[in-house]
Amino acid sequence: MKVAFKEISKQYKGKYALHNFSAELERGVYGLLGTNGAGKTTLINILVGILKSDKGQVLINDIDARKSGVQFLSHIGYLPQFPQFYKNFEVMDFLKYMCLLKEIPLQQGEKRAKELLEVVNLSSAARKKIGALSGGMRQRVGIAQAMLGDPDILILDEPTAGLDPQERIRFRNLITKFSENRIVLLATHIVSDIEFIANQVILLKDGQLLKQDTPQALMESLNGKVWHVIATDKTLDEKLKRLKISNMQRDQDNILLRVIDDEKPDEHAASVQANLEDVFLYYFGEGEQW
Ligand SMILES: Nc1ncnc2c1ncn2[C@@H]1O[C@H](COP(=O)(O)OP(=O)(O)OP(=O)(O)O)[C@@H](O)[C@H]1O
Repeated sequence: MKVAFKEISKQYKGKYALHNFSAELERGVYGLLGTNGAGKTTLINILVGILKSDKGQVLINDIDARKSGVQFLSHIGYLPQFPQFYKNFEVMDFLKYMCLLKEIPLQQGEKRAKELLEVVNLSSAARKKIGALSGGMRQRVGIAQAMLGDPDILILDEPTAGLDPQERIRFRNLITKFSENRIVLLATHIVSDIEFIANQVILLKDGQLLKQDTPQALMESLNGKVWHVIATDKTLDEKLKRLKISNMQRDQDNILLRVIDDEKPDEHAASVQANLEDVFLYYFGEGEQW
């Protein structure tokens, strides 16, 4: 499977939501990372055919997705950012209904639905009404329905919204397993959702592709730009005004600052290894106000 975005642009009222965006996806987990309003949902909506781009093409296995009609949708599983459910549906009935829409033979679909409820830890809720579930449980129903039919391309828009830490971990493991021989595109502004599972990270800023690379390479590109600086209560204000800070930790008398800077920010600053949060702050942070 291969998905290629070719110079996609989309404007709303004269303002670009996406501007000449190009990227290629082959198998693996792709983290689409950007701040609020970066254009992630717009890109996904164009990919799944909900939205038309003003310019550019989406190619799936080198075929224009729009020209291949609804047929290409059989390859796609999709969890929207704000999934809507019929609240009176029981969970299992909803999944069976989704099997019908996806043209999955019912017997096979029901078996898979049961397995998926198990993996998203919702077996005991199979006969509960969706309206009676918590937000995180509903989100997991959404994840299960997206995986029904074992699509070649799984697209998840902010999938961990409302999940507690344990369920986030379960979700990450599930995606890693599922991604074998498939494409998973996961849009988020939460770095930890993708830090450990993405094979590639796509950084999207103001509708434009900033970078596409492995998490490792992105972190290495920040070598010599992440520092530990020690502040005291007296010197803290001055440092907070002057420096781009990704973390602060108090340690008895001192405060350890994690600083992003192209130059050594302080005489005693020590260079440290970057993590993906540092990468995010380096490219997206406008200088925090404290
Ligand atoms: N229907 C619309 N009408 C007008 N402007 C829109 C519309 N949809 C999106 N936009 C604008 O397009 C830009 C990109 O929005 P988009 O929802 O794609 O961003 P996002 O990266 O998904 O953000 P978030 O993380 O907040 O969901 C934003 O400036 C947004 O205000």
